[in-house]
Amino acid sequence: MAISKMINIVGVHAEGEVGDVIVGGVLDVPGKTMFDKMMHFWTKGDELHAGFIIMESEEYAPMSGSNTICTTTALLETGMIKMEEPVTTFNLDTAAGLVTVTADCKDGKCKAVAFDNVPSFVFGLDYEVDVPGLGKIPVDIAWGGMLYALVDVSYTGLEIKPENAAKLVECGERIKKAVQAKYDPIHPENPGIHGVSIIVLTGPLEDDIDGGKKAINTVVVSPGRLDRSPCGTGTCARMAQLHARGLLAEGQTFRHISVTGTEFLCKIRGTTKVGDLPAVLPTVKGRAWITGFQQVSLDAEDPFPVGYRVGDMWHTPS
Ligand SMILES: O=C(O)[C@H]1NCC[C@@H]1O
Repeated sequence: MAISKMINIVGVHAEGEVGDVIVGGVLDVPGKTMFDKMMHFWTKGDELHAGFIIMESEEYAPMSGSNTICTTTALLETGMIKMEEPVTTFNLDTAAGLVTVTADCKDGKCKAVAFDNVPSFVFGLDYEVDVPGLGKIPVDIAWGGMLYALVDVSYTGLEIKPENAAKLVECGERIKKAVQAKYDPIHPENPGIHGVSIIVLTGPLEDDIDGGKKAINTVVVSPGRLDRSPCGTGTCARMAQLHARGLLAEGQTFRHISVTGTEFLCKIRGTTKVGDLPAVLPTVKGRAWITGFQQVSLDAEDPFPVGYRVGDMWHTPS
């Protein structure tokens, strides 16, 4: 989609003098006071860096890969960030830290987005959890921008296929509760981030073309759905786990495949440490498409101003 700028305006006039009031479509302007903000426009122009906060159904996620790709595509294709062809690079600020995005752009379209995620690392491998119905199974716990438990899908007795989605979700939520009851990992640099909130069910690791590796996976997002994408933060946790197990080397490509058959192309671009823990620097590349422009409103008389839950697809609230 080739829209070079999209700003939301409420058109108003006061005694005949028009004042178009901009109410959306402009990024936050740096500066403590309104004077500082005005001077920022005067001196630096209105090209701004963006930040975003991720709202999942049940939590605010510090970082999200699919949402990073969606946000980058929306910012570029609506002109909120100026698109440069063939490549546009900028930083996105997230609650997990700064993420650099590199977008391949052609004819006004953002074709693909690669993001350099925050350092990702393993808290521990082969923790044992007793999951009702599955028995004692090993799980790995890793950070990839969200805090994951990774479980070999074979322990569920299920294959990663769309027709198994409801059963995979149900197993994943059961595993999550068992992990949460026994372990409370704390991010070494931000104690505000702790506890496993999301599950990767991992498929077998296979050789890919050009010496790379590939695998299918599915991520169970609470309160109960499968990620339709290969899951960016889950992919980073998976790369940290594979690296810790000596199964994925720095620079080697990793093609991660989702339950819907879509793919992220990834690699570890280096290593580092987070606190005392060895960490990898993961890069993930994927694509996004704009599907619509919406305005959401709330009727002042709506009896459900903050929504409601019924325990069918959303399970019973705990
Ligand atoms: O790609 C990701 O990281 C996300 N997808 C949905 C759940 C995660 O936030």
